Amino acid sequence: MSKTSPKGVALVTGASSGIGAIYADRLAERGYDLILVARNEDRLTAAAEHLQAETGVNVTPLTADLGNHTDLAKVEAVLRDNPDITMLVNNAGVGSVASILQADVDKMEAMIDVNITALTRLTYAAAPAFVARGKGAIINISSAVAIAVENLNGVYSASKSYVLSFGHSLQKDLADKGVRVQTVLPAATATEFWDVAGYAPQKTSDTTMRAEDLVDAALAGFDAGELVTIPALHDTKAWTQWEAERRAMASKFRNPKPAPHYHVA
Ligand SMILES: NC(=O)C1=CN([C@@H]2O[C@H](COP(=O)(O)OP(=O)(O)OC[C@H]3O[C@@H](n4cnc5c(N)ncnc54)[C@H](OP(=O)(O)O)[C@@H]3O)[C@@H](O)[C@H]2O)C=CC1
Ligand SMILES: CC(=O)[C@H](N)C(=O)O
Repeated sequence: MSKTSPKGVALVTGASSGIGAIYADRLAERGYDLILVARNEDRLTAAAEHLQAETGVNVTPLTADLGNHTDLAKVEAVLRDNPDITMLVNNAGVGSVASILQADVDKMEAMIDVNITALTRLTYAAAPAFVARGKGAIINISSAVAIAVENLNGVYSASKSYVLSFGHSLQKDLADKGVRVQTVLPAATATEFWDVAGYAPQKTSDTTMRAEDLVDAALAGFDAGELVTIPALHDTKAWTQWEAERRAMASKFRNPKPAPHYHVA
């Protein structure tokens, strides 16, 4: 294996298909060496061989089920112990379109394991290592349904709201430590996500974005220093106003008494 790239190594979860596979492609083009994580070993190996041949970067497939504690611990250890890692893309995720009356609660728990627990534990492994080195970047893939929470399955939307909130908090904690955190909110994107989620026709809807366009816009937002990137939102003021109002409200909770309209004596 040749020397590590000056850009360092990017570890991308969910790199066997869809958005994660495009991140892998674009980051390889940018000169990052890669560690690609997902369950499907054949796909990871094929992607690694292809990207290595096309771009000359080092690509290591790392097969892991992020819903399995032992596998997750293996990826956490890589993030903690490999000093060449400069970027973590927390992209792996699963969704559903089922309502609470249709959905299986065990599947919901498995979704939380990947969308929330794995993303959290991988971030907790990477952040101190990046801080110790004085540099690093964490890109967390949330969703437009973090805001438009009624659109899909409630556990999925709430898991993506978690990613958005966690990102705000990480940005505060890591702001002066040389570590960047970007939260990306894709809207409907043409990937296998929709087959797994239970609504395949969304892939070909004329409101659905190509994964390539989504990732190119997200990386343009990263380059521009955005904290939150919402590629499908053309009315960018809608986000900045909402976010400014949220932050302004934060200073209004410090009252020892309930608001007068609750009529608590
Ligand atoms: N497509 C869309 O419309 C949108 C997607 N998103 C988010 O984008 C992210 C990527 O999804 P997308 O590319 O669309 O969908 P895909 O289904 O194409 O990709 C999901 C990726 O996650 C991996 N993955 C799923 N479960 C696990 C697991 N238990 N352990 C390890 N890897 C796992 C899959 O690999 P494998 O099966 O090999 O394990 C695959 O590589 C997700 O977080 C999703 O919530 C957000 C908004 C919109
Ligand atoms: C599947 C998603 O998360 C997406 N943001 C959507 O808007 O449908």
